[in-house]
Amino acid sequence: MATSSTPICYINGKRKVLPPGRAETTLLQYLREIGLTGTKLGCGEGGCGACTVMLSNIENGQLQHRSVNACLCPLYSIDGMHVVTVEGIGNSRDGLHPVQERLANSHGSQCGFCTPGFVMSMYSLLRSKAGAPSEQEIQENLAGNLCRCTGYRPILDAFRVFAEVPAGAYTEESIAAHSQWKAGGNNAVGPTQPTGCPADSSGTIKLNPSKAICPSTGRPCDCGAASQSDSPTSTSGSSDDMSLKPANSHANGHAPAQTGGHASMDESCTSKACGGHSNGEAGGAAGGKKFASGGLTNGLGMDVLSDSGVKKAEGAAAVGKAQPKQQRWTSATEPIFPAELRKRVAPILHLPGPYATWHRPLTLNGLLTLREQYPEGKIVVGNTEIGIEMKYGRKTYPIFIAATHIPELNHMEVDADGLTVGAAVTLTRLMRTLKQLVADMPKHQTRTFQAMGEQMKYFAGNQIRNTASVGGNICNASPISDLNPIYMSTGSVFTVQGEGTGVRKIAAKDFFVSYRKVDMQPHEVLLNVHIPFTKQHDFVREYKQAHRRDDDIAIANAGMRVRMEMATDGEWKVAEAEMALGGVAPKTIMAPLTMDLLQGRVWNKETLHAGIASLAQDVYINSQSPGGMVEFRRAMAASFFFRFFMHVAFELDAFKPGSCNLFPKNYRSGAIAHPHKPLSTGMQYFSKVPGDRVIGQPYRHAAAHVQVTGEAHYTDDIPLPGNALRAALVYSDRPHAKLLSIDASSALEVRKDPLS
Ligand SMILES: NC(=O)C1=CN([C@@H]2O[C@H](COP(=O)(O)OP(=O)(O)OC[C@H]3O[C@@H](n4cnc5c(N)ncnc54)[C@H](O)[C@@H]3O)[C@@H](O)[C@H]2O)C=CC1
Ligand SMILES: O=c1[nH]c(=O)c2[nH]c(=O)[nH]c2[nH]1
Repeated sequence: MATSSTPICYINGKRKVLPPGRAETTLLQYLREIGLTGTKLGCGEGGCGACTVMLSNIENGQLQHRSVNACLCPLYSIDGMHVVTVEGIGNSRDGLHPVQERLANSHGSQCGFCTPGFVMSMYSLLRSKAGAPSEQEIQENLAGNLCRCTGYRPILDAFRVFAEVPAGAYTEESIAAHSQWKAGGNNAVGPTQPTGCPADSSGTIKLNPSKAICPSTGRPCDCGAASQSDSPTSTSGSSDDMSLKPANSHANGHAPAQTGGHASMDESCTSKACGGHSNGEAGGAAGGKKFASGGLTNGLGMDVLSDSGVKKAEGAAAVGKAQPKQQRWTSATEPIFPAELRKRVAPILHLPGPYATWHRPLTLNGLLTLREQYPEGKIVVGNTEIGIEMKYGRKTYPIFIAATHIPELNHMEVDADGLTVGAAVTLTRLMRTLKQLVADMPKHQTRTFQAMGEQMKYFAGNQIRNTASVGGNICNASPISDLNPIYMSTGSVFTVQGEGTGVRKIAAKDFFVSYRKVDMQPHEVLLNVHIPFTKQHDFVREYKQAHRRDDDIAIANAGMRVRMEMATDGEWKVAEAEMALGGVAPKTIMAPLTMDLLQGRVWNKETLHAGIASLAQDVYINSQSPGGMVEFRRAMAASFFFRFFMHVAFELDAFKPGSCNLFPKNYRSGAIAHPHKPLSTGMQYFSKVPGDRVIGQPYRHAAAHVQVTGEAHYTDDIPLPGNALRAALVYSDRPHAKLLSIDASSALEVRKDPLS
């Protein structure tokens, strides 16, 4: 088996031999060192998405693309991968990528710091999907990207153009409404308001909410008037892995190039559609395969007020000099997956360095031997926890053992009893598998998978789920882990193995010993998790309460399961009950008193009250507990139980109407574990300033094109002068003061190791 001490990767199509001795370095540090400063350091813990890049590699013989947080990605973990950064997809000299162009044209950047991250999240979604994403997917995909000044409305509007549109989005009625309104005239426009929308004289749009309308704006529009996709620039070939499938056409078969049409990344679609949209909806993003940006804009990407082509051109000319040239984008200009990497066989890595050594075994035996040899070694998979410990916990690890390439740890298998998931499987892969099983198998067998799948949408952000592993989440033993309560309440079993001690199987409910301690010896590794199928009348739910729904860590959470059986008297009784609670103790705990209490009881309101009272005994949170919010967390435990109780009651009553009619139907929403989050929409209104002057017109701002490409330089991006170790802006309380001396003593006190 090949062993290598020279890890390689490609970055934006260029081959790189990674520097030696840098096991503790992140991909983000490296990118910025080599001048790719478009990828930003925001939070440094995978929470803000400013450092998003796309990683491509061959997995199980298939090319896969995924967005990741470069701030948590160990440099050597990208051996054999292609990294695409914001600089790799477009720039202001050669032309913006349609994703970049859309964001710029739609006023989707203000300070621009988070912008490259949004671009790369969207770009990765388009490349990773075979067809066009839905609007819902686009919104969910951006949950791991935070923006704190522009606002999400223009960002979501910008990207809607890439969505697949449900058939029927364009109706005769919406077209008629549009014509009617147009005849009446209107002077109010806004970046998200199609100028073709029916509005009254005050600019208020009169909507019939029952009409499905323009996917870009959510408003009636005139797309139906457009004819067909007739892009003169369209091609059908695909030069690389980018052979993405065309999305569904609109109901009437035309291609909504400029509107919130569909636009999978290689679809041709440049015909006139929704031409009445303001705000540069015609940003050319929906060029599909051709990304025919130039064909849709005025060449300056500034087709605001596109109601009249004349106005558009004039406005553009007025401020056009500072704007980038637009090129016609073709899929051939997409960074392709390098042939060398396609053929490459991953080597064992042994990469020593002054501060840390990186090992990457390729077999389970290799992993166990290293684990035995280096008890102080740190097994690493996604690094989404270890990376934070190193950055914010000031931890140092001299030995990393990457468990990413061990076949047994990447394996998933369905047997007669359930699903076995390898410990190195990423959360994204697990989610996909769960979804598939829920779709393919009888409902009563997959209730655990259903509950997990629903919950995992809210497990961190997409970039984290794309790298974080099932095993990392378990071994980390976080008391607010989102998945541990469900493993514990569903009879899941963990398998561990150590050199010389063989294989052990441990029930999930016994695995967590104390705060961040698990029942595993230093020489052991977690191999897999077995999650059993549910049986008839098993009901499973997972609940999570965080400060906000998306991309946030839980304050409290719970996994609950009951198996019900109908007694001869026709009443539903509890045959089995398992409840696990997170965020209420130093580790995830079971609720033994309540579990005992429920056993054999009838599912009625007395049981509900008794259960809530019993949970208060199970959940004892000391008033001094770390994290505080003691009353709130206690109340959450009761609230989860109440919701679960309602869920089960509704399910039982649905199974046999009248058999468990405990709650009015309008309580049903309370029983939903993770209420559906509808698509966000928003509108902005402003008055159009008459005349040809630039001022008062909604042109994209002068820096937008360099922000979306990562070319905008922030203080953090400025290279240090020679011999400088670090520079930072300092405040002076006196203007024009002279720097007389520098007292470096406190800086010199700081730890001397390179990770501090
Ligand atoms: N940064 C963030 O925003 C988020 C971080 N997380 C955390 O990320 C982790 C998810 O996994 P990764 O990134 O892959 O973890 P990781 O590579 O950071 O490892 C986490 C811990 O698990 C251990 N570990 C991992 N796999 C193991 C195995 N097979 N056998 C024995 N020990 C093993 C590691 O040594 C380490 O102590 C979870 O710990 C989770 O709590 C989860 C969500 C969000
Ligand atoms: O199980 C987890 N879920 C999260 O959503 C999350 N976020 C985080 O930082 N750690 C964790 N852990």
